[in-house]
Amino acid sequence: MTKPAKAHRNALYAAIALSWTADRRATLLTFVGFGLRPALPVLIAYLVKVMVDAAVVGDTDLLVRAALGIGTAAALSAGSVPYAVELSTRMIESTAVLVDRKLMTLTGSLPTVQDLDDPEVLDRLEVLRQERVRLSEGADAVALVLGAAVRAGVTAVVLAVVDPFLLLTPLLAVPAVVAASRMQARRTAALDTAAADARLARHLYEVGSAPRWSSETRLFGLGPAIRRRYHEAAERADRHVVGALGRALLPVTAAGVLFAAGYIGALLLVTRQFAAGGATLGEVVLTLNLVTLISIQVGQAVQFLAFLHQTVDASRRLLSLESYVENSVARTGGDRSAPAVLRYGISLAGVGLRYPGSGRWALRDVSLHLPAGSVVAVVGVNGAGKSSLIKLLTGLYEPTEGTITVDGESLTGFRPGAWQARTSGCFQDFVRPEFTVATAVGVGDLATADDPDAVRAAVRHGAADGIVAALPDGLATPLGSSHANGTELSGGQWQRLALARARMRPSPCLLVLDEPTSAIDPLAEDVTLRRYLAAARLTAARANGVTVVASHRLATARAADLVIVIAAGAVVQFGSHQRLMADSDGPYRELYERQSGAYS
Ligand SMILES: Nc1ncnc2c1ncn2[C@@H]1O[C@H](COP(=O)(O)OP(=O)(O)OP(=O)(O)O)[C@@H](O)[C@H]1O
Repeated sequence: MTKPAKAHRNALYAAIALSWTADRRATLLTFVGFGLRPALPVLIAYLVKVMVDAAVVGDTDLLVRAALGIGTAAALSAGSVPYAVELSTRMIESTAVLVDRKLMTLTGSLPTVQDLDDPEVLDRLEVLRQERVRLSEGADAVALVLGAAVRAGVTAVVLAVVDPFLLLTPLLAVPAVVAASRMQARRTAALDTAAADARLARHLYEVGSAPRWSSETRLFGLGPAIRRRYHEAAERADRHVVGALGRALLPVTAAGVLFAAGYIGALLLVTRQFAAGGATLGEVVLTLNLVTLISIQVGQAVQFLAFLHQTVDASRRLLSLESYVENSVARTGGDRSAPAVLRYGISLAGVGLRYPGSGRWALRDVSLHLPAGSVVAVVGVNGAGKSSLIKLLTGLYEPTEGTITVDGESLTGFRPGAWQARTSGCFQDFVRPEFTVATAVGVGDLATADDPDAVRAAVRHGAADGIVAALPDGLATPLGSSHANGTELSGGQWQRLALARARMRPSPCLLVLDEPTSAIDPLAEDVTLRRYLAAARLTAARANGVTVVASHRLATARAADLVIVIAAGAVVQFGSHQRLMADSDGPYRELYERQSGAYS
């Protein structure tokens, strides 16, 4: 078997396996129902022939039996429809849930967050997101095509009984089916070309419709401009697909004309045979019925095959994403455990980072040693590279060049997820999980998430106790509009919960805080951060961990043991606050004095 054919077959099996895993009973019954039911109209057409011939020769007994047969087949065909539809709906719905879970698992299994910044990976995910309904309907499509094949086979047998020459009629449908299949192949290729525009259109749709954007979009009167841009992006994406389909229209039309000619030919053939006495009236009626059925069947077969083609394509994309994730995991993961306690610290040697798809270095030539047990502040202007450094330290991003070592062991040598399990933190774009307060904080450490004492301690350390005390049900208060009685929090309140969440892990080797007080009011900011860092030092002492905090507030830097000053992706100063202040021409001192002046 050739490679593409094998890949095609694997994708087909994988699509069926999805529904089989999701709901075996519904999948099996859908196959039986959709696979066999289509034979019934052919059986009815044959029994009509028997009835007509029995009427012509006056065989009442046969006529009655044929009529009873028609009634039974018609009742079976019509009566089974609601069951068949219900079963296939059930199968599709449970497969959809499985597909969503699979996509979530795959995205979550990517060993680095970097992959999710890669436009190529994002395009793949976008097409899969668009086509994921096809995956849910995979077994349904296969069952429909199977039914169409069963019906074609039975029709061919019956036609051959009347006149073998009539077998040409179903064969004339082959070009139509091939042309439709080519058209689908073009659609598949066009989806890849259209992915970037489709992604932009989806982003604009979110900006134009999500409640969290609505204040700004309304204030600036952006609605019409966003809608226009959305329309343009969606139209560009659509144009790729429509253009590809348009080019396939000619062969599809030619194949349709060929089939129509054959259809007329078959009717003329059997009518002439009847006139010459070579066929019974029942056979003429049967041929008329069957040829009409075939024309409907060809339309359906083309539709079902298109459906199957889209399913196989979506399944192929899913398999390819699965192997991409597998390869990434195999490539990145080592087999060593991360340390429980730091001895020496974290070192960076010649580290550089270039984001996927970007020609610019976000960080370059960074060589530093962060001693175990230290609190390190990272300062610099917007876009200097502070968050990039933090992302690298967590191992969620891999350096493009250079190495990061923990107690002398390279980060890439740890088992996937091992270093992250020894890390905690609060990021700039912290999550706002709409759970109860206890769960929203507790998920910072799944091992102790259900321990109310651990959650309460984290809330206290995150300086969120005042917020929680003011909520109607304290820690049990559901958060956000996903709940009927959910409480909405302000940005600063959410950030304090994020800080509390970062305190759930009892003894991380690395605690990262990226602008941890950006949404907190200036009066509370300093107090919150100092209290937080003091508490962090205590927990850090258990594992001799490093705390890294990126902040624009240089008062934070003063409280740290070491300060990293970054400018345009390079470390321009590194040392204690006192040492950096002693350098009267250094950028840190200038920054510090300008900020002190601005705040006073
Ligand atoms: N996901 C990304 N893809 C491509 N480039 C990025 C990405 N994130 C950041 N950059 C680029 O990397 C550089 C450093 O960004 P970074 O977020 O590290 O700066 P920062 O010092 O944390 O800034 P801020 O103070 O504004 O948070 C910037 O030039 C930015 O444009």
